[in-house]
This record gives sequence, structure tokens and C-alpha cells, in this order.
Amino acid sequence: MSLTIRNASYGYRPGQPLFSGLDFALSPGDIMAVLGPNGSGKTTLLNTITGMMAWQQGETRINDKPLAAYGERALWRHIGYVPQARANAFAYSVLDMVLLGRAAHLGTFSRPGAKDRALARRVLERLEIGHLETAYCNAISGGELQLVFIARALIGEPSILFLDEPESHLDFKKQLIILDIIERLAREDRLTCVMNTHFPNHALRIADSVLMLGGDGTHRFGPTNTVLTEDSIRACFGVNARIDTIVAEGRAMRAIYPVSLDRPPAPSQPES
Ligand SMILES: Nc1ncnc2c1ncn2[C@@H]1O[C@H](COP(=O)(O)OP(=O)(O)OP(=O)(O)O)[C@@H](O)[C@H]1O
Repeated sequence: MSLTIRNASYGYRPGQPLFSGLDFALSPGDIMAVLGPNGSGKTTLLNTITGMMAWQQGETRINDKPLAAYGERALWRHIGYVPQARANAFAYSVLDMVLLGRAAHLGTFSRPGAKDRALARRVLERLEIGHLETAYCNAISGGELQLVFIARALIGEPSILFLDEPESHLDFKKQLIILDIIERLAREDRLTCVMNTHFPNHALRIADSVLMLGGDGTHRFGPTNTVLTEDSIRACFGVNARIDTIVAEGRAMRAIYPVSLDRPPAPSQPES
């Protein structure tokens, strides 16, 4: 499904927008990465795009219809949301937690059936956490919980997937598993993905476009290679970085290397 944001603004404090005049459109199968310093508004952005919090100005449209035109249940049949995994006290088994992701597909008083459980097990296997099925969510690691949340979103078979730092707690291999799954869902199943990330390299690897939040109300949006540059990294994060290309396994890959902090030059010492 397509996702369009029109002239949208939000801020918690009067006169201090986290972002304003946001305009972008994603087609089915597009991956957009959202980058920005801590506190620049990435989670807030996902909450406002999905209608969990109301825009102060502007609107979200899905398949060119405003969010309000979808009932809440219909909306959550189309979209999936993967929150950040935080320490939690969910006394659910992993399988039950994943099955919650089927809720929008079930009748009000229906319970998940054998087909839903089979689907949940397939998703858990795909994420290589099938062995955790009976574990409790308050007794697994942060990375494992993150994968459970991803499974919960995927079992809803969404057309648009929002992910809030899905790879932050994952080891090197699992980061790649998640990036590969997101890429395959987008390329093969035409899932539209919006992914908050603290890893510019992950954006370079899979994102078609990047939205960079400056943390001061400004933003940049455009094709990944246009927006993610050494200059924009310095301006946004205060980090001097180099972007280089390597060829591995026949694939050219661009990667960002942080070099140094972009500190203002030290004032010159008065001559004695
Ligand atoms: N409910 C709230 N009321 C007031 N201010 C809030 C609220 N939630 C978040 N903020 C503030 O808004 C700003 C943006 O927060 P947000 O969580 O969206 O940033 P983020 O880019 O996702 O951060 P991080 O990268 O650290 O996860 C922060 O300064 C935060 O303190």
C-alpha cells in the first residue's frame, strides 16, 4: 500500500516543533529509514504517522485515503508496528505474545485457532527463535524480545510495516537476518517499510529513501544516496565520517566510517 504524509508537523512544546512541513510519499515495496540523534523525534514520528498520536498539522494517507477513513480495526489489519524492546513484565508465553498480532484478523470474541498457531510457529522459525515458543516474555533477553515483537507484527500480514529500531538489541548475525527479512518483504511481497534506526550503514544497505531528523525542527528527505552524505552526517550528528564503497560477493556496498567528532577548532592561544 502507498503511504503519504502531507505538510505534517508535531512538537510537544509550543513553538518547538520536532518536525514541521513533512512531506513524503512511499510506494508499495519502498523502504524508508528514519535517522536522527537521540531525542530528535523518531518514535514520535511513528506514533503520529500511525495515528496513535494526532498530527498538530497535516495528515497521513494510506492508498490515498486519510487514516480516519479506515476504522481502527481495518487500519491495524493493514499496518504492523514493531516497538522498541524494553525491559518488561509481560507474563505471556512467546507463542501467545506473537498470536496477539492476529487480533485484528479475528472476530471480537474469537480466539486464535490451529491455523493461527501454525502461522505463528512458521514466523518464529523464520526468525530462528522457534525454540523460544514456550518461554515467557519476561524471561528472555532484550534481543530475543525484539525478535518476538517483529514476529508479532509479521503474523498480522501487514501491507505497511513500522519498525522502531528493530536491530538495536541484536547481535551481528541477527541484525543481518532482520535486514534481509525486511528487504525480502519489501522486494518480494511489496511491503512498505518505515524503519527507525541508529545505524546509518543499515540505511545504506536496504533503504530506498532516508528521512533525517535534525533534532532542531529541520529535516532532510530523499533517495538514500542523496540524503546520507558525509556533509549531512556532520550536520546532523556532529560526526566527521567517510563513506566508501567495497565490493564483496559481487555486490557493491557503501559503508559509513565514523572518523572523529566534529568539534569547533580550539581558540588560538594569545602569544606570551
Ligand atoms: N510524552 C512526551 N511529552 C513530552 N515530551 C516528550 C514525550 N515523549 C517524548 N518527548 C520528548 O520528545 C523528544 C523526542 O522523543 P522521541 O522518543 O520521539 O525521540 P527519538 O528520536 O525516538 O529518541 P531515541 O533515538 O533516543 O529513541 C525528546 O526530547 C523527548 O524527551
